[in-house]
Amino acid sequence: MTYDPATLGQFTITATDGAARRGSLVTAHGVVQTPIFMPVGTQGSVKALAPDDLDAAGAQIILGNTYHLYLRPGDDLLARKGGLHRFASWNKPILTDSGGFQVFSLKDIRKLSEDGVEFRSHHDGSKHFFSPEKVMSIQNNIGSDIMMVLDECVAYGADYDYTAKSLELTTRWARRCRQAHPRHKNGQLLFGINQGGFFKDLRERSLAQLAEIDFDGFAIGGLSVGESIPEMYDMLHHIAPLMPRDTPRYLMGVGTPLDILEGISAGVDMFDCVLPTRNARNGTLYTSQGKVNIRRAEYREDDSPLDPLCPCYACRTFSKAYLRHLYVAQELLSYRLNSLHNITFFLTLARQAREAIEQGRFAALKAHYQDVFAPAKD
Ligand SMILES: CNc1nc2c(CC[C@H]3O[C@@H](OC)[C@H](OC)[C@@H]3O)c3nc(N)[nH]c(=O)c3cc2[nH]1
Ligand SMILES: [Zn+2]
Repeated sequence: MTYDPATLGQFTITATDGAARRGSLVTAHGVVQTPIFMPVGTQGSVKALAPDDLDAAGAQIILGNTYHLYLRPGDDLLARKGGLHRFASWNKPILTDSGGFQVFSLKDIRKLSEDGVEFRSHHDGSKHFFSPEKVMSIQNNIGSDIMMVLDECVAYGADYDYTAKSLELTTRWARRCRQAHPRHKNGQLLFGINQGGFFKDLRERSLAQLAEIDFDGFAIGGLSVGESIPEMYDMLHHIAPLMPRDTPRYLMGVGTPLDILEGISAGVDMFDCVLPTRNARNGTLYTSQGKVNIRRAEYREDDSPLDPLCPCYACRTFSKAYLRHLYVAQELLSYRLNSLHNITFFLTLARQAREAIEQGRFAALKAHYQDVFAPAKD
């Protein structure tokens, strides 16, 4: 890849509308327009979709996951194959999460220490150890454009003392990650991850500590971990405006269309979530008229497209009746068409948000979708 070291990592805000920001981030594999939705490709593929589908849907950047790729196919193999971009034939930006979340969700099979975390593979039970340095070297081998530090995502409901201790460890790990990955080495950016659970003072402490380290961006971790929507929004609106203004803000693992619009209104720039592809596989489709459960009998003879306003191949080519048939018949094509549509919907939502911020009408866009996705009035 060829990039200009002078502009690498540059984040430029070109418009604002309230706290919402319209910007762009320079990475080694291209410029990312924000606010942005990032399709999740945990094992190096966005499930059921190929790079040309993602291109057609307007994807600018996808996610990979250190934990999964380290276990299979192995970061050493990826290095031998020239990195994940070449291996997966995806020549646009990739962000890799550190695996912190995965390892900490493997509750009973992991041991935490100052040096890192020991865990057992969910494939074969073999023992492994992630230190901050190890996680940096894995992401170097993957070759992602944006790397995440190793952090502890504390469980929802963790008490104050545990959360306070944990954020200090996460900060010490963040410093070690920075030490292990010199600024922009191999053209790879590095983001810090804010923790502190649902305690506002601890969130501010974590942020103050991380802001002293030279990161290219900052993520909000530890949300969307089982808390209620009001709890998530309350913390989001508290911490996002306190994050550095001139670097990207990334809300990890979030979320529904309304969560993403809420995050943008709080000043967040980047989002990732498995919802579009995961819900595609269970027939829950997001459309400009609201959610559609394609398996419902009412669509059995429905000749209309899934979403008349959607430009995707599924909506241009097939009827609801056919999409419902594929789902009920458990045809593999159902996964592909439903995933293509849902990913297109989330990417279109992000594009509409970018345009609305440029034109000073973001609040109206958010209100419109709050109507579209309002819980069904029974
Ligand atoms: C869903 N809610 C949620 N996701 C979260 C993720 C990404 C999960 C990662 O797992 C894979 O998706 C399942 C993705 O990996 C590509 C994603 O990045 C987090 N990652 C880190 N490092 N720290 C966190 O505090 C954290 C919190 C989350 N909350
Ligand atoms: Zn569509």
